[in-house]
Amino acid sequence: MISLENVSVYYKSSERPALKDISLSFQKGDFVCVLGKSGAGKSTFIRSLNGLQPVSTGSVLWNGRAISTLSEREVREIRRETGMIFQHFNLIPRLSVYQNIMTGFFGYKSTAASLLGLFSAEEKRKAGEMIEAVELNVEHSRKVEHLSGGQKQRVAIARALVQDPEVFLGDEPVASLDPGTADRIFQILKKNHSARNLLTIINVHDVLLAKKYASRLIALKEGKVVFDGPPNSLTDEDYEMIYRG
Ligand SMILES: Nc1ncnc2c1ncn2[C@@H]1O[C@H](COP(=O)(O)OP(=O)(O)OP(=O)(O)O)[C@@H](O)[C@H]1O
Repeated sequence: MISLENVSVYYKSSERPALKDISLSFQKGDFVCVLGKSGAGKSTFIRSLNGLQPVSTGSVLWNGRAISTLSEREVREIRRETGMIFQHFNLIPRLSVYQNIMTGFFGYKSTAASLLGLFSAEEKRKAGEMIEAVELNVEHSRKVEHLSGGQKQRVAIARALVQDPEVFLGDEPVASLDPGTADRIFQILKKNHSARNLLTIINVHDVLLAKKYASRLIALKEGKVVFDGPPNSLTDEDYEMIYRG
C-alpha cells in the first residue's frame, strides 16, 4: 500500500541526513510502531509517508505511484486518505469539540460550505458515531481548550476518523500524556484500526506500549532502519543498540 524505495531526507541546515536510504513497505492491516531515541528521524519518517515532508532522494509510493510524480490534486487526495494525529493535538482551541471534529470534513467540501459550517445529516451522524468510537464523554459544545490532554487526543482521533482514512499516522500522539491515558488512547487506536482494517503507523517513545499494541516494530537510529520485525523478536540487545550512544 505504501512503500519507500531508497528514501533519504536532508534538511538544508544539516549535513547529516535525517533519513538515510530507507526501503520498506506497509500493507493494510499493519499496526506499526516506530521506535528510536530523540533525533533518530521518527517524525521526519512519519511526515514523509504522506508527502508532508518531501524526500531528497528515492521515492515514497502509494499503491505503486511515487508521490513526487503526482499532481497537487492527487497529493491532496492522499492527504485526505490519511488521518493524522500529533503530540500537541493540532486542534483549534477556541472551537468546540463538535466544531473541531467537523473540520475533518473540510478536505471533502467546497470552501464556502466549510466556512459556513454547512454539513449534511450524514456528516453529522458520522461525527456522532466517531465521538462514540473514541469514547468521548464530554459535552459536544465544550471548547477544546478546556479539555484534558487525553480528551483532546480523542477529539483529534475522531476528527481524523470522519475522513474515512485508509491510513492512520501518529507523530508521538501520547508523548504528553500520563501512562494510563496513553494506554487508553492506544486501546482506542487499536480498536478503530481493527474495525476499519487501517494501515496504522505511529511513533512512540514508550517501548512497552509499542510492544503491547504493534504487529510490527521498526526502529530508527541516526536516520537508518536498525530493526524491523514483530514485537516478540525485539531482544534486550536490540533495545540496547537502539537507545545506546
Ligand atoms: N526542520 C528541520 N530543519 C533542520 N533539521 C531538522 C529539522 N527537523 C528535524 N531536523 C533534524 O533531523 C533529525 C531527525 O529529526 P526528527 O524530528 O525526525 O527526529 P525524532 O526521532 O522525531 O526526534 P524526537 O523524538 O525528538 O521528536 C534531527 O537531527 C533533527 O535535528
